[in-house]
Amino acid sequence: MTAIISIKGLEKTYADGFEALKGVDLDIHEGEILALLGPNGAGKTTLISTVCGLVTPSAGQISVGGHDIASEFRAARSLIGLVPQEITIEPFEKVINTVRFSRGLFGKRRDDAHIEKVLRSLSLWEKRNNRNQELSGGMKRRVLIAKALSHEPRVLFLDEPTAGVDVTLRREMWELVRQLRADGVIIILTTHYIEEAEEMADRIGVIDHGRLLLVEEKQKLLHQLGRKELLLELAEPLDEVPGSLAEYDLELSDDRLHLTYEFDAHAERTGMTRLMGAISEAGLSLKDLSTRQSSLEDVFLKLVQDGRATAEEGAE
Ligand SMILES: Nc1ncnc2c1ncn2[C@@H]1O[C@H](COP(=O)(O)OP(=O)(O)OP(=O)(O)O)[C@@H](O)[C@H]1O
Repeated sequence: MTAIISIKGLEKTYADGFEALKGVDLDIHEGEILALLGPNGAGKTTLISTVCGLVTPSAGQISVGGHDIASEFRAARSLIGLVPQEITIEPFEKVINTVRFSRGLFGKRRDDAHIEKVLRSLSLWEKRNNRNQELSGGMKRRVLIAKALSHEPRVLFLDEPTAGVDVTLRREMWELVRQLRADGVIIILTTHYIEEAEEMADRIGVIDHGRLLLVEEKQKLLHQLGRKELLLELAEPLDEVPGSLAEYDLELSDDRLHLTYEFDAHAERTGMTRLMGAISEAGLSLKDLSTRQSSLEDVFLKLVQDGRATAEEGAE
């Protein structure tokens, strides 16, 4: 797959000595929606800002469409649209002028047909002659997107597009992002909503403490997540798992009243029926049983915890 954006060994240490990015390598491909998932302060905005040339990296290389962001800034930047997290639009300006002006900033000639197309696709055409301050919060966010699309970028960065947005608007935003992708725009969005990454992304990158802990196809990730757990509640506490059940790799809880069996929900045979037979043969009686499927949230939390543990070990 062709990489439209290539990031290698990216580091950022701010003036106060804080290391916000600690060596990030990432390729972003044609036609994809990549979600960068990470907790507050993980480095998501810093990463986006360096790619957009708003923050100067301390080390590493970034190229966009084959143009180096440092030595060929204009060419690289013209391929990118950025929708910032905070609403930054001139309150007294008319919507249409705001968007036209953004296009002009990129040195593109006036193109009313394109501006109309963008405003219509964002359901802002009716409001084009309103001043920005007369718009609702959701509409203001859409003006930010219109600005970012005004110069026909190939890649659109959306920094937490749905932070603080209600459920309906969030769904609308997801629909819009899908539409943009269908129009051929490559999308990179940051979010701390796991649901958003799960809903939208083709690939998911997990970032924490300035490190990219994982980048994976969402489907693959969800497949790996297809691990299910069968939780067996015992009628009597058990001292240890009987040897006859060794092959099932059961985990006994600290209260000795629960056994956990992990299996692949996608597998043809889960081994559950055999396990139940073996349990009864071993003379164990069960009070209850339930199953539980690991979610993206479990994986995310585990990755972040493991990542932090590794970083701490490294620091010792
Ligand atoms: N100009 C700056 N000077 C010093 N530290 C900074 C600066 N900008 C950001 N940081 C620090 O870098 C870290 C990463 O910040 P960043 O905004 O990239 O995180 P984020 O993942 O986007 O977080 P959020 O989800 O809260 O927006 C934070 O600890 C932040 O305080």
